[in-house]
Amino acid sequence: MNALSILSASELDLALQELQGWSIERGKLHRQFQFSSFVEAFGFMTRVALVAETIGHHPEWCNVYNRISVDLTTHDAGGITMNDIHLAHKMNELAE
Ligand SMILES: C[C@H](O)[C@H](O)[C@H]1CNC2=NC(N)=NC(=O)C2=N1
Repeated sequence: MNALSILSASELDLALQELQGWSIERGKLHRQFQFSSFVEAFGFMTRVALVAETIGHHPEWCNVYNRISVDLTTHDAGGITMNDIHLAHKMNELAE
């Protein structure tokens, strides 16, 4: 499985089992995060941005006050790939 090949339904199911809080919504890997304040939420986004930049993979996300809604997909491949799974795991680590 290449990092940029779209995951099959069964590969996606398997990956989701290990990925706390994430689901598939409208064909994208989706999770909502909630923090104790806007500053906590924005700090998280800043840490994720540095990781995203180093791996060349950027989230679609929206922040309102202390909440962040994230959708991950690989535009270059036209679907969900291991790059999305990888970034989702990183985001879970950074949200702890
Ligand atoms: C050239 C550049 O690395 C690519 O366009 C990267 C940038 N960030 C990206 N981010 C996401 N989420 N999907 C991509 O396919 C993607 N491609």
